Amino acid sequence: MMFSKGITKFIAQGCSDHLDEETNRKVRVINLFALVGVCLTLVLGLRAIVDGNVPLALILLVATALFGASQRIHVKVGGTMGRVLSMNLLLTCLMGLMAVLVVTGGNGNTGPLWIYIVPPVAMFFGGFRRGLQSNFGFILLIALLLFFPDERLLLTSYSVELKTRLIYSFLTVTFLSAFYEYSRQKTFETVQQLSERFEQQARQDPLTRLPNRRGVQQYIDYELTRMARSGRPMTVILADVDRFKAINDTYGHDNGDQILMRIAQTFRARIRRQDIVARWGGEEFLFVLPETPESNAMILANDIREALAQLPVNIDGERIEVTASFGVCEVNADVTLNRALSLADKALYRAKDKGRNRVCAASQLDD
Ligand SMILES: Nc1nc2c(ncn2[C@@H]2O[C@H](COP(=O)(O)OP(=O)(O)OP(=O)(O)O)[C@@H](O)[C@H]2O)c(=O)[nH]1
Repeated sequence: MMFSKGITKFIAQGCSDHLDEETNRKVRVINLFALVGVCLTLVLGLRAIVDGNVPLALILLVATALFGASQRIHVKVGGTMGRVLSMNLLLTCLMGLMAVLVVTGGNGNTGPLWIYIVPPVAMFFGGFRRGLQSNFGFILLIALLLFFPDERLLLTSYSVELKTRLIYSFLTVTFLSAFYEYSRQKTFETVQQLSERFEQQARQDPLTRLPNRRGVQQYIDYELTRMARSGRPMTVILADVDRFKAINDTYGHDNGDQILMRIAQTFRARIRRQDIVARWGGEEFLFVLPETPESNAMILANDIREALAQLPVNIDGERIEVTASFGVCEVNADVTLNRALSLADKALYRAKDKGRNRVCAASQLDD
């Protein structure tokens, strides 16, 4: 239990919530690969010592140190730089070991069989393009070792058939790995684009294209933090279209939708760049005005109200009048956002009570 917990912790070293899923996955594979590399080369290195094969033991123990170092590098250096260094060191170490196996022949001349580990690992660490480059570089080196005149770069001997088949089969595995990596990257990009689109759609009202409640919440959180720093108040305005049920009943739901779209356009056109207007509910809209006291927001709300009342809305050749009522409330050190929303709602219904098509401030509620 303790052991498996330790391994899990080791494999997660360097992962972070700030990194995307793909990068965290790479970090885990670096850790896992380094761990397997250290264990394998250490065991084989110790066995080589016992067998009295000092050169092999030396090579394997140097590899153990390099595998271990590559894991420490990305943890200590961190960032893209640390990860790239680690991956390059791991890959170089792996390729070096494979080249040694080819040169020496390994156990019973079966050493070259291990080179097929290289293509998938190179693709995973380097991605499609760099993976292909690394694999071609590696196979060129192997070809040089194998086909050097009189096998002078080898400590063993292979048949020509084995050498050529080794190169062909390595290239086949490289292309298959490249194809797999390419499809994986494309699928990953598509999934990422789709998830970004869904995320955006989840924050936007499909009819008016304004942010919905969820979308505006993010903006409000940001503005509240800014307000806490600057100490300047912001103001919220709730607007509700007047007698919209009657409009729907008279002109139909589709025309009602068109009118809501026109209203949204009008609202959006009247606010500053730093302000936001969102669809808060059916025919209800929320304006958030950063660094704006209630008095200034009242002026803006009246401006918007007038613009809407004068908006030419024609349905089936008939000009209809669309108005809205507004409730305004300042958010400041004494009034929290939730309190301000509730007061703005009360002010809005005061505006409705007073005959609609008007603006009412929360500060006037006691009047
Ligand atoms: N066409 C359309 N209508 C909607 C939409 N969302 C809400 N509504 C309608 O808006 C109307 C709101 O009606 P009420 O809440 O009774 O208020 P009202 O008729 O606007 O009257 P007051 O608010 O008192 O001025 C309802 O008939 C809803 O069906 C929408 O997306 N499209």
